[in-house]
Amino acid sequence: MKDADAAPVFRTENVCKIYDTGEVKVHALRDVSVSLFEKELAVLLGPSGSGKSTFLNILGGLDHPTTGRVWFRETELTTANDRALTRYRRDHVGFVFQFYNLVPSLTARENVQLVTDVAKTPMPPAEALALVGLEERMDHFPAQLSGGEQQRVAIARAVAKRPDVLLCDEPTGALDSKTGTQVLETLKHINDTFGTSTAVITHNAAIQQMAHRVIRFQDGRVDRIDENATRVSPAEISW
Ligand SMILES: Nc1ncnc2c1ncn2[C@@H]1O[C@H](COP(=O)(O)OP(=O)(O)OP(=O)(O)O)[C@@H](O)[C@H]1O
Repeated sequence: MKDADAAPVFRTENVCKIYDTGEVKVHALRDVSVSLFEKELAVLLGPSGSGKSTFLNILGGLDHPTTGRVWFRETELTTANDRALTRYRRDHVGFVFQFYNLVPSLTARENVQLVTDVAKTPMPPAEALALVGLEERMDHFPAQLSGGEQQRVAIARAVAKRPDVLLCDEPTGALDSKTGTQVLETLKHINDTFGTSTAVITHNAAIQQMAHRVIRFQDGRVDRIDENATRVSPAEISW
């Protein structure tokens, strides 16, 4: 997807993040300068503690770098105040986390509706749930759904507000390979259908094959970026 004319959706310049816990300073990110492009699906790979989540949280406006600059399209996030960052998250970003964070007392449809009620131009909850293959399960509660189905509800919730970017932190981390594959197929489907720029963090190296580009983290740095000449769909990846 990185055509010669592809525009960056995110750009970072010398981003450093130091967690100062008093006794020790942890350098979570060291001089990360990288772009993610419009419409691409990027996989962020790297060992535990290499800085992937910190990086994704900064892109999503959930955390601030210690130094360095970050842009979402033309907007600099690093100079935005908390109110502007809240607006940015609400209007532009869909998050998917390892644990689905669904409200147990609400049905799948109602969980999605929590977001569509406050979004600017949402799709109807039923449409979002159909997109992730759960049209038959809309009125079920989370406890009546498998882990993979719950994660797909979480994806429907993230996508229903028609975000520009989808940031996914270990979306298959709690799932077996079969349900994990369904979740990854869902993310690919959304990227293919809407061109939603998508970043997926994983520990699982096999998953990199579904990406347009693979960004490898090591010790808080971007160690290497590879573009996949041929992509493999999640259903054909064995892991
Ligand atoms: N709130 C925090 N306070 C102190 N240190 C932190 C905090 N959050 C993250 N870290 C540290 O920053 C480093 C990078 O963490 P991060 O979670 O970004 O890595 P990761 O690559 O996403 O790891 P994992 O794959 O295990 O989630 C780690 O050493 C971690 O312990």
